[in-house]
Amino acid sequence: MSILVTGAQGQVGYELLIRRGDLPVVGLGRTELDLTDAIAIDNAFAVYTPRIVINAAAYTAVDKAESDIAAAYAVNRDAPGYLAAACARTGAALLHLSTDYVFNGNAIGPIPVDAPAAPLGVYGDSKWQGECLIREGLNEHLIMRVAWVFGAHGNNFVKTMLRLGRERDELRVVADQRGGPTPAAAIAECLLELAQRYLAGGTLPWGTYHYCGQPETSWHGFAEAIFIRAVAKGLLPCLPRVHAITSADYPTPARRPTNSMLDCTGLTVLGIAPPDWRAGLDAVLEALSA
Ligand SMILES: NC(=O)C1=CN([C@@H]2O[C@H](COP(=O)(O)OP(=O)(O)OC[C@H]3O[C@@H](n4cnc5c(N)ncnc54)[C@H](OP(=O)(O)O)[C@@H]3O)[C@@H](O)[C@H]2O)C=CC1
Ligand SMILES: Cc1cn([C@H]2C[C@H](O)[C@@H](COP(=O)(O)OP(=O)(O)O[C@H]3O[C@@H](C)C(=O)[C@@H](O)[C@H]3O)O2)c(=O)[nH]c1=O
Ligand SMILES: [Mg+2]
Repeated sequence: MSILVTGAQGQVGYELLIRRGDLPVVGLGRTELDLTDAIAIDNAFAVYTPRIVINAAAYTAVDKAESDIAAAYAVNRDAPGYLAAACARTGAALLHLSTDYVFNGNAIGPIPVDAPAAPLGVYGDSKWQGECLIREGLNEHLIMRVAWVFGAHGNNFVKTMLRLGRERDELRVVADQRGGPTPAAAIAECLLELAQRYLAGGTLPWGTYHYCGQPETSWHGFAEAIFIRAVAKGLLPCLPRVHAITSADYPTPARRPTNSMLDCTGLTVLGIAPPDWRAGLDAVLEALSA
C-alpha cells in the first residue's frame, strides 16, 4: 500500500519525492507511467496498490497548448478521468492539482473555490474538464488549485527571469495580471500533510481547495523581487531595468487572467496556512546559487 506520485519529474513531483521522509511514496515519471495510456495506469495500480494517488502530472505549456490541443486534453482532461476510475475501482483516494487558469480572472478580490469556471484558453479548459471528470468519477478526491508555481527544479518564471536577466539590461513584464506565486516545495509539503492525515485517519474533508502564495503581486512585482534577491545572492551581476507593461503590450497565443488571486480559506480552516512566496523565493534562489 503506497502513495503513488505521477508526474514525478515535474516541479511539484520532484519536491514530493525529496520531501517524502518516512512516507511510503513511489514516484513515477512520464517514462515509467504515461498517463494517456489507461491500460498502463491499471497496470501501475496492480503493481503498487496505492491507497492514495497524488497526480502531479500535467501539460503545462500554456501557449503551446493553443495549437497542441489534443495533447493538452489527453493529459489534463482524459488522464485525470482514468485515474479517478482506477481509484474508484480499487478504493484509493486521489489528490489532484489544478490551476487559477480555470477562471477568467474578472472577479474582484480573492477567488472563492465555488466561483464559476470560465477558462480563457486550452490549458485552463483542459484542466477544468479534468476536474469535472474527477468529481463525476470519484467521491474520495481532493482537488487543490494552485497558481504561478516556481521551484529550483524544472521550468518556471523565476528561471526564465534569471536567464533573461543574464542576457539583457532591460526587460518588459506585464503588471496588469495579479496573483500569488506558489513555491513547489510548499505545495508538496501541503500534499504530504494531507496524505499523512488520510493514512492516519482513513478519510479527508474531500472537495476542492485553493492554495497560493501570499501576498498578492503582479508578474512585474514578482520579477522585481526575483532580481533584487538574485543580485544580492550573486546570481546576477547587476539589476536589469524591468519595465511595467500591459498584457496588450505582450501578445501571447493564450490569454491569461487579470486577477488570479485564490481565496485560500478552506485549507486555512484545516490548519494549513498559505505560504509566503517571498520566503519560498529566498529558498529557491539559495538552492540555485549553491
Ligand atoms: N507550473 C505552474 O505554474 C502551475 C502548475 N499548476 C498545476 O500543478 C501541477 C504540477 O505542475 P508542475 O509541477 O509545475 O508541472 P511541470 O510541467 O513541472 O511537471 C509536469 C510533469 O508531468 C509530466 N507529464 C506530461 N505529460 C505526461 C503524461 N502523459 N504522463 C505522465 N506524465 C506526464 C511532465 O513530463 P514531461 O516534462 O516529460 O512533459 C512533467 O514532468 C499540474 O497539475 C499543473 O497543472 C497549477 C498552477 C500553476
Ligand atoms: C518571459 C516574459 C513573460 N511575461 C509575461 C507573460 C505572462 O503573462 C506572464 C507569465 O509568463 P509565463 O509564461 O511564465 O507564465 P504562464 O506559463 O502563463 O504561467 C502559468 O502556468 C500555468 C501552468 C499555470 O497553471 C498558471 O498558474 C501560471 O503559472 O509574464 C512578460 O511580460 N515578460 C517576459 O519577458
Ligand atoms: Mg509557462
